Amino acid sequence: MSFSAIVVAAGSGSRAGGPKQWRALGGRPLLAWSVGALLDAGADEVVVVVPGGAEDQAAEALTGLSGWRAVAGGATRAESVQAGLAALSARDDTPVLIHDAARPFLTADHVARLLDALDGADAALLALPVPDTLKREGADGLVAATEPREGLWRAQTPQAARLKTFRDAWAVWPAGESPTDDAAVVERAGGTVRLVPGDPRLMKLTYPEDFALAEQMIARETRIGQGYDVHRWGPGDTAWLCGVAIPHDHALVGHSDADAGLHALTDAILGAMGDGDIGDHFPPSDPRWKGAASDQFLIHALERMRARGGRIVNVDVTLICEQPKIKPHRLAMRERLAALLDVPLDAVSVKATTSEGLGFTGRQEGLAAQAVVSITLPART
Ligand SMILES: Nc1ccn([C@@H]2O[C@H](COP(=O)(O)OP(=O)(O)OP(=O)(O)O)[C@@H](O)[C@H]2O)c(=O)n1
Ligand SMILES: C[C@](O)(CO)[C@H](O)COP(=O)(O)O
Repeated sequence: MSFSAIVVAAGSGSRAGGPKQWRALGGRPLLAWSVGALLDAGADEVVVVVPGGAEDQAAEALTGLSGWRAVAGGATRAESVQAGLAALSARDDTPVLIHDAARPFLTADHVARLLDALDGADAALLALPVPDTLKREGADGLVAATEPREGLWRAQTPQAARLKTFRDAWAVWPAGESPTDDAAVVERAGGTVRLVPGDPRLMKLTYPEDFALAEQMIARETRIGQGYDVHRWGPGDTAWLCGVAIPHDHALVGHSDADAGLHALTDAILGAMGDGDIGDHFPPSDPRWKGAASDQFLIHALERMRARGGRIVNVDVTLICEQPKIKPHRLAMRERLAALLDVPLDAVSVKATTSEGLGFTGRQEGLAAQAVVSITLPART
């Protein structure tokens, strides 16, 4: 069924500690979840209501999505809804879904069930029956009464009606009053409103802890990446390995500080994301990286991973060399990597092996490093 949608995202997020519509959830701005879901569900037109002047911010948050446009909202949710209704260009009989940007886990199934419910009712909303006993608060935090919960539902969004139904209902809404949802406006105008069983996953992210819970609710997939790097031994008195300076009678030679351990680990993270390799991001031909500390390469890969909502599970680095002996420095290396990766120490392994005098590592011409990393990313839908 053809439909239009309004996503209200003009709030200030005062209870969440600041504007939440732009905040990342699973590596994507909160706003993009709802707008993307409505477009995926087949919305012909999506009007996104944002704070006045935040249209560019909306465009940035919705990069990659098309079929939406932004309008400025008002001081209350109800005013923002009215701004959205005024901006819609759909026909009078087009079903319109009004949805809170603060409810990210909307699916095409929710949309379909709501649209079906408009057959035989003027409006419909997703809602959940109240499962708990209800207490009315009296003075001093004491219970004044226990209220019956039978027949009580908690309203969620989306809420739906045909465009003319919403506009006509608003036309008779008493001036000076502000409804807390959209179905109430149709209800007050005498329309019929159908309750459609909602979904606990459609919870509204209101407080900071709701974001933590929502992060846990996102399906994630595990990725593996591996990296390998070699550097030649040359003159010097310090070898940088896994972010630690090791006194030695040679130094590793390279365009940067030649920390093969960090290079292999950086490549492993980029590999897990299918995001090229260290040379793509930091070309050896670029003078900016001459003598550079390699932790910045790792930090860059981590930032790219976190921008996609990624998290490190564990890393395992193997250094292959006859000298220097790694064992005395192993704990320092693990601690340095754990700090850079922001993971517990037991998620970081650094191992070393000789190659029994064989090959270029055995002849002490160079040192090789291998790294394997496991990360999780929000699952592709
Ligand atoms: N003037 C407003 C107020 C709210 N909303 C939107 O209405 C939805 C539900 O509101 P709520 O969770 O209360 O969001 P905020 O108003 O941002 O939060 P708070 O009340 O904590 O400030 C949100 O998507 C919010 O952006 C809106 O479009 N315009
Ligand atoms: C519309 C709504 O999401 C239904 O539960 C809710 O009333 C909006 O919440 P707010 O905190 O009052 O903006």
